[in-house]
Amino acid sequence: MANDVLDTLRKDINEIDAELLVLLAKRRRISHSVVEYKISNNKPIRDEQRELILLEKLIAYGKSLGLDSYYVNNVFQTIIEDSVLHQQAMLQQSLNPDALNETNRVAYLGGQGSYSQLACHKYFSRRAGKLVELGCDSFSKITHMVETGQADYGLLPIENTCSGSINEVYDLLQHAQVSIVGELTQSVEHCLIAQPGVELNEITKVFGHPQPFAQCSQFIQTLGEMQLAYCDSTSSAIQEALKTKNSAAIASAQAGKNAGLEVIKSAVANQPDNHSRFIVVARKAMQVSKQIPTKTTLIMATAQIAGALADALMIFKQQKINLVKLESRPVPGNPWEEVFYVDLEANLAQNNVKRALEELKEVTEYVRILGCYPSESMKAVQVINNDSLVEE
Ligand SMILES: C=C(O[C@@H]1C=C(C(=O)O)C=C[C@H]1O)C(=O)O
Repeated sequence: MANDVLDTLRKDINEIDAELLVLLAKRRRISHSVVEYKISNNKPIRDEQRELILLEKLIAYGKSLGLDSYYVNNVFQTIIEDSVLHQQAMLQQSLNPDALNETNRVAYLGGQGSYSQLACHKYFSRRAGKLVELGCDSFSKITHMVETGQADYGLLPIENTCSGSINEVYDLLQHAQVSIVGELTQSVEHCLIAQPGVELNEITKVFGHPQPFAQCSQFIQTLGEMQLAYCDSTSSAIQEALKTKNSAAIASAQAGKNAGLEVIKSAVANQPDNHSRFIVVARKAMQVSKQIPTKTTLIMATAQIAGALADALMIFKQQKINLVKLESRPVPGNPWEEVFYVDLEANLAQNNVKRALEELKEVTEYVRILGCYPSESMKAVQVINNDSLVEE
């Protein structure tokens, strides 16, 4: 194919992509108007029935145009997720006008290229206010910045699909004077990156944060005698890899590219589907609309007697509250004593949740609400079992 033919075809693709963007922006504007209607009419933000009908229709129409169902389904699940999360953010901002800042000063781990920075951009891109980034070198610095008013928000990774709960963050939440006001999930695609042209066999030292090392433990084992150097963030690991040719870092491909590094090996995490869940903390708690799927996180200590934890958990069952995560951590200074962190699908404004908390006080030694916040772990509606998704 002559070059000019390829150029013409690519020009056509560029034009179509630009048109798609114009339409996506138009769809988002309409979705913003829908939220205004939902606010005035007290309707839930998410309408799964409408999503299902929409997806089924689109899949059928896509088929008639020669597009396969999985493709249409994936594209529109992404579009709908964006629409719902934007609506949630708008509703939350209208409900908490005090929290509307001209600037959002956000403390997070690392700097340029850290996964926390990606998560920070993702979360605040949906919110009004100019983002002011405050990169920190430790998790405790992040909560300290929020507690002392040097930052409006802090962003902390709390769990990862490969390495599990991030204990350091859980422990910090025991005493930090902050409230959880949001959450988000960020995909984490670890790569081994180094200076351009360097081959894997030339690398003698790999830099990384302990979390990525844990999430890539199987790949690290294949490196044999390789020297591992722990850094306080992925951004510092990148800085180290920039210093010498024989060094590499575990980071995202994009972060490496921004720093002028190249990917030696991609997809080095233990599981291909690697995601981290982050929490957003602020000094003051926020109100969450009942129109939004909500989570409440609390910390509790039960007596050291048989059945004490079971009694506490039974309350959630009786009040029909879904428990989505239970984590236990030791109490510093009190050997063999544990505190429990509980994530509930619950809003503090609901009467059954208020009742559960009252009853919980009776059967536990200590309870504290860490936060009530909009859930952003959005479960996609399942058209997958529908016949329309099965290709004939
Ligand atoms: C836009 C709406 O809000 C949400 C987003 C949808 C979408 O983007 O298509 C569909 C249903 C709702 O979950 C709506 O209710 O129509």
